Amino acid sequence: MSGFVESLRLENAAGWDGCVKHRYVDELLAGTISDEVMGRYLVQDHRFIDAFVTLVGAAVASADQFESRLRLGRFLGMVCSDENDYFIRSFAALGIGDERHDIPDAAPTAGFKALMKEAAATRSYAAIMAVLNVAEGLYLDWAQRLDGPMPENFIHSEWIVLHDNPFFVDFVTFLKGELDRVGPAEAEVARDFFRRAVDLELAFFDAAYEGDA
Ligand SMILES: Cc1ncc(C[n+]2csc(CCO)c2C)c(N)n1
Repeated sequence: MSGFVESLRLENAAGWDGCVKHRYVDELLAGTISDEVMGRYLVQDHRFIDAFVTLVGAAVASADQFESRLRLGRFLGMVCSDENDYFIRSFAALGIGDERHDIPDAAPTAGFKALMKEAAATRSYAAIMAVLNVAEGLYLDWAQRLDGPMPENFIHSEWIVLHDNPFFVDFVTFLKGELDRVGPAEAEVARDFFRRAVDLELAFFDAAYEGDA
């Protein structure tokens, strides 16, 4: 397949594959990831989701057509309901209480929050689509690597299913189409945000294994 998004993916193949084949993904799909690593990851990722919701809100505001706004709005509803619920249930199951609010942002979390804020502030639909294509496309790619049995622990299985289900597959296809449509007119801006997002995704997975994150 050729196209703008495909070219960005190829330019960032090393970082993209580094995420999809990351130790975090291997251990999650195998159901062997430790509670400590998964808990550390989820505490940071819940912060990411907060900024992410802001970014999707900016996408709703900057989209150039009603049909796109509707798709983004439906997706935003899912993240704010089902996905947020998953975090709350997982924190309870892992015994992670309110003390999680005292844990500082790891460097990649802070970096991602800044990148998403910056993309939202550009009010450029192309810049926002570049970040969303990485954040969503990359998660679909790793989730689709599952070829063994689904892990039994709901914290693992639901996290996989959230990123590989028909609604999500369809949404990632939509995001690709949007960036292929609006990206070429703002190619350098889109390329820059895409590359920085891939680098941060890799650092985000790495941070889950750094004890003092
Ligand atoms: C660092 C980081 N990057 C990307 C995602 C992926 N993601 C964020 S919200 C959402 C919507 C559907 O689950 C998806 C796929 C993540 N969780 N954490």
